[in-house]
Amino acid sequence: QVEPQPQTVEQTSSKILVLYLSRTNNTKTLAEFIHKNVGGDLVALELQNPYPQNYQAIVAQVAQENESGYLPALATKVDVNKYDIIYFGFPTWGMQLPPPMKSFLKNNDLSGKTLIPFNSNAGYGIGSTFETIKSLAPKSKILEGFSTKGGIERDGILFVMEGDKLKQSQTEITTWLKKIGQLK
Ligand SMILES: Cc1cc2nc3c(=O)[nH]c(=O)nc-3n(C[C@H](O)[C@H](O)[C@H](O)COP(=O)(O)O)c2cc1C
Repeated sequence: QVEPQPQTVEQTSSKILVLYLSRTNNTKTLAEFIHKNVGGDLVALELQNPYPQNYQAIVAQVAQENESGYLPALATKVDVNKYDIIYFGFPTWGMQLPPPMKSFLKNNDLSGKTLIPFNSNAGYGIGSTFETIKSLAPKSKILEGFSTKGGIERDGILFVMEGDKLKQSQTEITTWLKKIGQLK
């Protein structure tokens, strides 16, 4: 009888993409640290029509897009066929997956690929984001995601991923990457 083989990740042969959306650079900083650890390509997801700089305006626009299911057009084109593992980073917006990330999942066939979500939020958590990834990428293998508290733009707190907060996040990310078998 053949023993089942443990699921090991071939670090060197897996082609890795670290894709992220970030407005105030908290998620971007997490993405850069993940990329430093796992390698591959680091790509920021950009829109054809960028969101407004003004916080109230973007909150209103995202609320409307979430309500109507509008999927914004993306400026960033990714050839997903080049990748086996996609790290997928985003802030929580209106307790949902940001519309551009929904666009990406709707526009690309990620069947058979490994998706690894990561997130920052103002302290209210991931909301429905991880669940939405599951439903929009039903044929992907989705690993346990990472989430941490980032900025609270509503209260004027934008970028927090520095100093002790950065160190703490980096420690948590390293532990998480080992736990999900992506780092030795
Ligand atoms: C339009 C908008 C909606 C947001 N909605 C939420 C929310 O529902 N829950 C939450 O915890 N944080 C929310 N936030 C805060 C961000 O998730 C948080 O500041 C995050 O760290 C930002 O990441 P970034 O710096 O990568 O853009 C929202 C921010 C914006 C701009």
